Amino acid sequence: MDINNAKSRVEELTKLLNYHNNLYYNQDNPEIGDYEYDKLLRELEDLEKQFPTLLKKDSPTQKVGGSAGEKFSEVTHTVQMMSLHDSFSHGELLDFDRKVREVVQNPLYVVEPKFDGLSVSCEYENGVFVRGSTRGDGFVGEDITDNLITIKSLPKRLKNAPEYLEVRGEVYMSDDNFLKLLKIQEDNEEKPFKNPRNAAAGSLRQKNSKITAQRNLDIFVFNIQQIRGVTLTSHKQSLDYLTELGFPTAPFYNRYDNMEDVIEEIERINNIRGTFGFPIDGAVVKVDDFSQRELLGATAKFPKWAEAYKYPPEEKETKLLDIEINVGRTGALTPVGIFEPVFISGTTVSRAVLHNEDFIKEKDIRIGDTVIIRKAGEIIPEVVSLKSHGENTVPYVFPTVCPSCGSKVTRDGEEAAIRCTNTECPAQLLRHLIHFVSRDAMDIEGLGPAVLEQLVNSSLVKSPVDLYKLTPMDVLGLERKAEKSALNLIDSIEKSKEQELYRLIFALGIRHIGQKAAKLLCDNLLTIENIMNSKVEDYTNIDGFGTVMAESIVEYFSHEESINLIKELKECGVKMPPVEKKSEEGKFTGLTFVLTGTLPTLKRSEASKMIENAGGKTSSSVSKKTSYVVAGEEAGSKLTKAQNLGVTIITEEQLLNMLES
Ligand SMILES: NC(=O)c1ccc[n+]([C@@H]2O[C@H](COP(=O)([O-])OP(=O)(O)OC[C@H]3O[C@@H](n4cnc5c(N)ncnc54)[C@H](O)[C@@H]3O)[C@@H](O)[C@H]2O)c1
Ligand SMILES: [Zn+2]
Repeated sequence: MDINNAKSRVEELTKLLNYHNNLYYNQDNPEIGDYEYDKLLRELEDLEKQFPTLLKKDSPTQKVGGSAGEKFSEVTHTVQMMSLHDSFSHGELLDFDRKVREVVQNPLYVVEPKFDGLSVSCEYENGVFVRGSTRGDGFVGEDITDNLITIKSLPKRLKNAPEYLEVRGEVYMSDDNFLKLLKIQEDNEEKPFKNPRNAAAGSLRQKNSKITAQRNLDIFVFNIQQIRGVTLTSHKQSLDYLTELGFPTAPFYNRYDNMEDVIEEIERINNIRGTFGFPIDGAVVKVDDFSQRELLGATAKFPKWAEAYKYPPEEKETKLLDIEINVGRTGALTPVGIFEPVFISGTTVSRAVLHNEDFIKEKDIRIGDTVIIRKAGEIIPEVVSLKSHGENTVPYVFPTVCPSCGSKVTRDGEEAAIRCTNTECPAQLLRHLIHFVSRDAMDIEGLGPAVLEQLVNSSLVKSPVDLYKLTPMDVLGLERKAEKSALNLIDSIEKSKEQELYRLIFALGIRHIGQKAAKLLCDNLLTIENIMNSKVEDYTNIDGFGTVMAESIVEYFSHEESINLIKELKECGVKMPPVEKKSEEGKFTGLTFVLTGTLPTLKRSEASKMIENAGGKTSSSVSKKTSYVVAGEEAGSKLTKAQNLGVTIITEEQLLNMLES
């Protein structure tokens, strides 16, 4: 490659990497896999090495992580939180070993799993947890103390603690908790997180620590950044010490005196990585001895005494035996591949999503073919590609009728999904009923999927209204229903008539209206009549309500069936109680504040808390709906925007006066 070609490729890669960095670090919503990303970064690194004049100071190869956002106040790290250099092959590990041995003699290496989550620092004064922060760009991170407090596995008080201690750890979401969260997001029709690492990052960087608490995050602590009062000389010793203090540390960290054993250990971890229950994306090799580390030093971005080894996503070949079509609540037909069972990333897999018709067509995947599957984000199995066609296989033809009810299916313009158009489709009805009675919706106990299926199959229930017409005799007629449980069931159906209005709105299963949106609707519009009869603008005026949601709700209530459903539910005694405007109004109820710049005395988190305690809301962006912008020193674009929009701008002092008056 000549320098001109190299230059344009460097520019291209820089743009691309910055684009993916933003999606990954600031929006917790990556478009490509980490392994793919790492490869792009490596390509840039190699070009910069080959053509040193092309290396720019702000190249993605020179920077760590994201930037501290505006949501939290800043924490300056006394000890820089560095990144790690990556290896992708055994040869590169041998290079690392060689470079280490050029500087120090007889190094011992510790090998540990590389947890895939979010890097944090936690500080303890006399054994008390006082502050926690994100890595940010390595120098300045975000204060997330309140959110870290919600993590049960992080000790808040240490016994026999040193005077001062700063540890570094990785906050992660366990496989189990990730799968639970996906289920909840699916029920609420929220956009699901792509993998456990994004779920952990998105959960930890929440303004409201109550949300963080619900996400059940965990932590592994893997390093001592600073310590006063105790002297340690090696990594292994410090991990043992951290374990003794009560920190969750890696379940194994072994020490070796040669690279061959290190590589063997790395491969051992790779082979069993799916069985851990927590996500990892590699292994880390570290020089054990602290005085040797000092001799080795660091670059601007990473220490020279450690090396990460990144595992490629595990892929396996298997035979596609069949394609099943599932019909969802909104009628979407989803193809699911059935395979000869294979063991991959720790579990045996025999089903995987095939996404949609286009996917199957593009890859020309046919029943009887050999395909390659992997676990996306190491958890959910998916088909990556076709390996080879089987003998006499024929292209797969997507059904033109619903496999459940036989009605015609349609595909709307751009949409990839194919839907069953029959509003009374039993498969859709069943999914719909399961949602209607679920815990976050009408919460009808004892009405599980199996019972609902029988009710649907016996035509006793054709819509949610029919649930309220069931008699004990109807229920007793079902398989395996004892008298007592039949009565209990009727009783809990009866009780659900009193449920709060937002539960009913959520239960209706309107597209894009999750539980949170349902609550917003009720808190702002108060009655079912208002909710049914408002215009798009009325909905979009609600803070937190977007156009897509507004249009979806208008669409829903434009159908006669929807109006009849509400009417009939009412006739059956479902109360739909109007929401009462909260009587204990705070001084700031109904007001929205935006904080910007550095305030003279208060941290932003403190100011937000004061506003919220007085019933006000805080938002991170200025709009016409903003009541006040509280501006401190070095306020930037938000201040300009407020001035342009004519939003009232106040100082911290004025804010405090308003609170006191
Ligand atoms: N998919 C995308 O679009 C995209 C975009 C940007 C970054 N990324 C990913 O983000 C990561 C970027 O980089 P990074 O700078 O954080 O590097 P990194 O994640 O590869 O390595 C450094 C991190 O490893 C963590 N770690 C976990 N276990 C550890 C252990 N036992 N010892 C030491 N450290 C441990 C530390 O918290 C440290 O911050 C890469 O995995 C990259 O693929 C992906
Ligand atoms: Zn159907």
